[in-house]
Amino acid sequence: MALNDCCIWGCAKAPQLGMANFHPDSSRLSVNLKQGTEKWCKRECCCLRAVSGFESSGDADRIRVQPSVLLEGFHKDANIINKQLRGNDLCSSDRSKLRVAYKGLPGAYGEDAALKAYPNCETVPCLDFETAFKCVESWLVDKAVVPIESCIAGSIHRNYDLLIRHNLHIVGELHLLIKHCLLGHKGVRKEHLTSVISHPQALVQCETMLTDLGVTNIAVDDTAAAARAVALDGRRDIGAIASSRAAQLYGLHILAEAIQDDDVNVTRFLILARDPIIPGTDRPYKTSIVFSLDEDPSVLFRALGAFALRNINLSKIESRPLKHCPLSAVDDSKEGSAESFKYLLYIDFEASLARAAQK
Ligand SMILES: O=C(O)C(=O)C[C@]1(C(=O)O)C=C[C@@H](O)C=C1
Repeated sequence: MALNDCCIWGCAKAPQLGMANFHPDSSRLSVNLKQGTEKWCKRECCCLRAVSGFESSGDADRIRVQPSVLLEGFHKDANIINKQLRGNDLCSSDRSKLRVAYKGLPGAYGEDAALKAYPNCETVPCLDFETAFKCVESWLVDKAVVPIESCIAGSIHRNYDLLIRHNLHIVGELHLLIKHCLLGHKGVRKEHLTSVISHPQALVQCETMLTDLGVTNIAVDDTAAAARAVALDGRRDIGAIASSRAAQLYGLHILAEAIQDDDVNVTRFLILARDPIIPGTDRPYKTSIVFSLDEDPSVLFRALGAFALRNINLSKIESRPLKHCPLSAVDDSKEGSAESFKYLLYIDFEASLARAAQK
């Protein structure tokens, strides 16, 4: 793996701490920290993100670091986030504020969603969605805000799978209008670009413009990471798709605005918490359930009919593979059987569980 020019990032208050280079031959990492951050880094674990010049995915947890190196280790687990949060504390985090985890760097849409849901909250950036889930479970934060579907690009399957694996409750949802911008260095015109970096969902949402420009698409973990990669790299032929807030945060210029395929580009985010809300009948409620079905020709019809008979609107149906369900051995003569494909059905319906309890 060749991984160079990593950016070291720490807590929200000190997101960018310096640069690092990984030397595959010696498995060593050389680190150049920004002045003033060295002490902080020695005390707290930081996370590494590949921002440019990487050939493989460059996941931080795959880098083996010698113990002698300043930084202690790189894992995607809650302990590290714990340390990051303690880092936040060192940076005078206000403990009276609600803490809300989101995936990505400061300036990602997840952070916009967290601030829309809780305007005075302290937003806590996480390496990935699973870390955001774990942070809530382990009481490191109060809530997590994660995207579940885009009206242009569709469902975010990873979060459907994580909902099943973690013991959290959906306590709310919000719709965020996403206005993507094409970002680049000062003086660059969009016609100068040869590559554009962004989150895969954002690349899909702006497919028409990207095809017209004839650029190479490069996928990274989140839109803010894309903006920061372009800012740090310095190459003038690479652009990023991200928000106008990310442009401001990372000192980039907006080359084009509202570049998504469809003016109406909404992403639905879920708000997750350790405790459920008590459903009432005072206002419209939505309920999410997940189940699997036995094999029977009429079983899906009957399951959905239960809602139709009660005049309950279904707002979303999603199916995901039932993982950890051993695949039946299939010999070639049978060409695969239905047994090999079992599903979980996720249904959102527009009714409160309190209503069911009244019946
Ligand atoms: O990359 C980001 O900024 C995110 O918050 C992630 C994400 C997503 O996962 O769908 C959120 C909203 C946009 O649809 C694009 C990307």
